[in-house]
Amino acid sequence: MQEASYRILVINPGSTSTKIGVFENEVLLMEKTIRHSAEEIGKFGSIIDQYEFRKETILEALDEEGINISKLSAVCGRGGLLRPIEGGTYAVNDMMLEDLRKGFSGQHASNLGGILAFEIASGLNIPSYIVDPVVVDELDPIARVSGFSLIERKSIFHALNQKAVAKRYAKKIGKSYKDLRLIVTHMGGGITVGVHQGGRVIDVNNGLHGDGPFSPERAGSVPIGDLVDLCFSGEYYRHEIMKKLVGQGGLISYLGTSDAVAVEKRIAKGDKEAALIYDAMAYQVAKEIGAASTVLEGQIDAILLTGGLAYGKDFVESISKRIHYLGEIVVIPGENELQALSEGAIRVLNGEENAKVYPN
Ligand SMILES: Nc1ncnc2c1ncn2[C@@H]1O[C@H](COP(=O)(O)OP(=O)(O)OP(=O)(O)O)[C@@H](O)[C@H]1O
Ligand SMILES: CCCC(=O)O
Repeated sequence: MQEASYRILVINPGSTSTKIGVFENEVLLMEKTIRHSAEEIGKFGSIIDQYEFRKETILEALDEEGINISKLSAVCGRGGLLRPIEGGTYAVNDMMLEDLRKGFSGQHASNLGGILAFEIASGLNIPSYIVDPVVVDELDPIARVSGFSLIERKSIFHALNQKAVAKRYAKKIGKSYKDLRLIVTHMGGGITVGVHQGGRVIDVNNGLHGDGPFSPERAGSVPIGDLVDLCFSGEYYRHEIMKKLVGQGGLISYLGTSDAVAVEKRIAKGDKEAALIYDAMAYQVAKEIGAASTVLEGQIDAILLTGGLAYGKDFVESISKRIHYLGEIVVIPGENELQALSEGAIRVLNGEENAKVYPN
């Protein structure tokens, strides 16, 4: 019997770009990163206001690439700051759309993923999905305890890429993801270090809202007494502090850029400040991996380093020299998110999995 063929449009909205791809089963037919300038994006009051603009640019890009959207089987978007849910593929429903529009757990470009997928798919009468949104929450109860009873630790991380990379690694070594004990470190604009055990991410730093290492754009954990003083100094509004910590923290706040390649060039020219800050970022990542190793009681099958920063040889070396004694380090640079979205949709279309119903 001939295998069914599925054509999937996948959409991954980021803060400065919209990445799209079209897959025919596992084959990538086209992939495009549509960059949005600060002026273009700056015109909109909120992320949700960018919806029409992003939709038009996606449809134009598909048209330019000669993709006939009437042949699509489904549209799958990166899921955003929804209610905490377990990992998997979810059909977009009304409650999800409402939560994405209002930003149930906050504002993030990926909130647009499910909305764009739904709007494009509904015009074509085909299903829309999201896969492993940033709010995937599989934390062990012990990992939720923050140390202060009014605040609970939350799971907000690069779930899509972490799970995709972990599953790809498991396949490569001929094991089941569920049988592996992994520390997966996604290092992009944000950095998250996830402890994967039994097919769940049982502990991870909240990469968005101040937890873990600093990153190109995020401040990560900072000394809280000083932060409280800053908040009440009368110099800043709440949204200004949040922006400083989340979009303008980390490398940007020290060096004025979130581009690690530009930082490496400065270091090569002898910029000592750049060298110190870049190494401090690696140092904090290594410390977080060290902390994660205790969750697995030192029994670690592999430590996976992924995301854009994993292309940086010196950066990876600077982490590796501090953690090599913990176990095997496997570097898988970049991200696998478009393919992961497509695979998530296909698993449901071919009956391998049922689509989960949000929010259960
Ligand atoms: N060849 C390279 N060497 C060193 N750093 C690199 C290289 N290529 C990209 N990067 C850096 O990786 C970072 C961006 O990573 P990535 O593209 O994974 O992030 P993003 O998708 O914008 O954000 P996130 O992964 O948090 O969603 C930037 O700092 C970029 O300069
Ligand atoms: C994906 C959540 C973490 C981040 O955006 O940095």
